[in-house]
Amino acid sequence: MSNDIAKQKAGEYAATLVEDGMTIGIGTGSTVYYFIHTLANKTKEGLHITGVPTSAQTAQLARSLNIPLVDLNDVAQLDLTIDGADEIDPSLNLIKGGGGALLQEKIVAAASVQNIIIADESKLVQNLGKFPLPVEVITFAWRQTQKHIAQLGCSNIVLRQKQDGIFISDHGHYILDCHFEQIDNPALLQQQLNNIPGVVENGLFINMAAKAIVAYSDGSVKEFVKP
Ligand SMILES: O=C[C@H](O)[C@H](O)[C@H](O)COP(=O)(O)O
Repeated sequence: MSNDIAKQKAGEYAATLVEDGMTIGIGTGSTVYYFIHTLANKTKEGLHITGVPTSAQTAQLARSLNIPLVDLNDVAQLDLTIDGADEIDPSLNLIKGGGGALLQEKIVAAASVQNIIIADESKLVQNLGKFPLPVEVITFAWRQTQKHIAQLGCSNIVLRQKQDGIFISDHGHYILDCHFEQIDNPALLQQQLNNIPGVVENGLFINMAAKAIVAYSDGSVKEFVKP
């Protein structure tokens, strides 16, 4: 089974957890893509939900499929958020932001009663850090910010690029992809990063996910609950 079919399985499974009347956070990425399509079919069949998108890309896709969206300022809290991840450790701590949506994703996750992650099995790791940790930074003097991040033990930090220049996040910032290789204390690193002037947010999601739905190459789907 290809990764894409596994992603689709995870996305479809997650859509079965959405109940009528819910306000849900809608994540970003290639796995969530399948969730959004399944959700759109369900709303066409009569399921009533309201969504809060975690990125401009998700907002555009959801709108094109007629999923009703609401501004996060206009709701007290979200019942559930379904989102993807770049790495998932055994405690369900995550690295997110491979698509650059980490800031809005973290705000939406923090507003949500329950966060469920969907992924294919390639995202499961023993230790976070092989996937370069995305850190969203203010564009002003970003090299200074980079220097402070390097002092936390990261010697390989790459300013994210896109085809025609520097990648700019939905909120107008740069992303520094930080190759830590192995993160021994993700909770501490998250705090240290966010204490650096110029850092807007980082892609470590600690104690946020309640459950991960992981699809395997043999076609099975497994739920991991936060220990
Ligand atoms: O910024 C992007 C998000 O954090 C994604 O949820 C994450 O990168 C996983 O994306 P995908 O399902 O495409 O691997």
